[in-house]
Amino acid sequence: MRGAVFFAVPAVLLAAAPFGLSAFTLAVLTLGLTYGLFAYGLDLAWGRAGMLSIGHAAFFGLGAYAVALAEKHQWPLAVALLSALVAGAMIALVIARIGLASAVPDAPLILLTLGVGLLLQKAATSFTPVTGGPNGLTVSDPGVVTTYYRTLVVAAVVVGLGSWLVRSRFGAQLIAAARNPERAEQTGIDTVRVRTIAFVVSATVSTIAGTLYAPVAGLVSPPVFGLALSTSVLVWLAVGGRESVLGPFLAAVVLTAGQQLIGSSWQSWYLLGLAAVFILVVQVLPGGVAGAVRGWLRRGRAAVTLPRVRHRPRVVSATDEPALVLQGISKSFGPVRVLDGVDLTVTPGRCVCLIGPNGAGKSTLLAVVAGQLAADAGTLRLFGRDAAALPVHARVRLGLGRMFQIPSVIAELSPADNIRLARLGAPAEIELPEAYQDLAADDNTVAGSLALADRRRLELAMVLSGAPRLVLLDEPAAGLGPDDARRLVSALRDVIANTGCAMLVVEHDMDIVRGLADDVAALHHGRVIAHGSMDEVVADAAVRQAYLGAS
Ligand SMILES: Nc1ncnc2c1ncn2[C@@H]1O[C@H](COP(=O)(O)OP(=O)(O)OP(=O)(O)O)[C@@H](O)[C@H]1O
Repeated sequence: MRGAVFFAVPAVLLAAAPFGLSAFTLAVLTLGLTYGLFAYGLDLAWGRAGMLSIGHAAFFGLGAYAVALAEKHQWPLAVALLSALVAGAMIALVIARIGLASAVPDAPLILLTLGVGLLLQKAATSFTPVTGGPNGLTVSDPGVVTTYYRTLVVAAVVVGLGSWLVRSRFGAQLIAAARNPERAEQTGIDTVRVRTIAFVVSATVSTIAGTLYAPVAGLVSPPVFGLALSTSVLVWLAVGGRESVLGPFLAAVVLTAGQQLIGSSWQSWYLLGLAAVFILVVQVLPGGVAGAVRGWLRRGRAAVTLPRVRHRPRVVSATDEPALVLQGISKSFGPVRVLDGVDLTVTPGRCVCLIGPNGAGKSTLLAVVAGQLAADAGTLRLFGRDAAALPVHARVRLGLGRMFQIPSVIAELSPADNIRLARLGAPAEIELPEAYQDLAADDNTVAGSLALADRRRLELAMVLSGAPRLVLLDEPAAGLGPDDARRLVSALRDVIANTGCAMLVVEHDMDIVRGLADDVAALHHGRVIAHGSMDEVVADAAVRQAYLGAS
């Protein structure tokens, strides 16, 4: 209801604007709206997908030039617009793919977006017969009121579609993928795909904004691709606030009006003032104006909420095969062979604890099973399927769940939203054990503020909510007091008894191992040197030699 009022008031004011504003003011408002749509487009990349682009004017410029070129050369407008949209989307696709392939996507994203913008600016400057060179091309305006309403309607439709997208299942996946790709992959989300789509949509919206800009500006010249516009839109978005609709529009309109009214005669003072506002906002209101308002409205609660979307179970085929079969798994880091031909089988309903001295290769083995590291040699089968080449999220969709040594949850969401996220694509709706139900009902705190033991409980609740058939746990009791550790062991045994899922647990604490393990496998120098019951493994001479230091 409150959201509807939030949007209804500006919608009515905007619809009535031509009746109360002078032609000049209306033109400034129209320009502000095109810039607002541009900032809204950038928000899909920077705000929603966490992909910083400092050359987004490349896409805006493509749209503007499409309109100008069509008019100058009398090309069919629809073909020109479609070409610009397809070109922008293809460029964005390539940039996103290259950026997200890097362990630190920000650096390649910044360089590539910047590079493409400069390249297009150079092209627009050089091909004078086609583009008009440095002077650019003029674009006719059908009249200030017509242009205003056209801009308003297109912006409203684009924002409507964008809002639908961010409230959909895709939007929920994007929230997780942008904030914690590691945990998002562990809930079965293909984070590269989701963020790539967001970046392409962002570029498309910015291209559309550029097509609206051309008749408003009346002239399209090479700086439309330039760094000045790209940084301006970053400032509008930072000031207005990311992950918001009104914030970027409001900031773009106000700052564009400021630029038009003050900037022309007081250019350097205006720029100085803008820089001061930007620094102030970054320091004092890191979420921008919209972030500050949201924080005030949701005092104490998570500022980000997961859209409510229906649970759509994925189909997992039943099998009698073991949950996990490893044969001859090897992995080296440079010259160091960390895993050296590991053979291991984990069957449903059993918990295998992996023990071994520090540096034996236990965590590396879990990372290979989870898909975070690729083995150099050997076979890896999950539930009967060759899974060696599958990415993390695909293994999760087969039924793998994972807890990390340092609990990994979506810190900005409430505990309940974290669990809702984990349930989104689970093959079955799981009733969480009693001990976890408080978290599933907790919408009033932020997961990042939970104590370590509660974050660990939340992570386990998320893993269980995915209805896994094999759970990997890396030192699940690390950092827990004896009572919490006992509760954890009993909860894990209950899960195995109730769901029949298998577990592979790395653990140093022998009391925990005794309470948890059906079988124990001892790893030493990357090889399984003993596998059997706890008593058998502890009594094994090689294990005592390697692990316990006894003769
Ligand atoms: N990414 C990496 N690059 C280079 N070496 C690595 C990498 N990851 C692990 N290692 C090395 O591989 C060896 C095995 O590490 P791993 O963390 O798997 O052992 P672990 O048995 O889990 O040890 P711990 O019980 O101390 O956690 C160590 O010598 C470690 O330094």
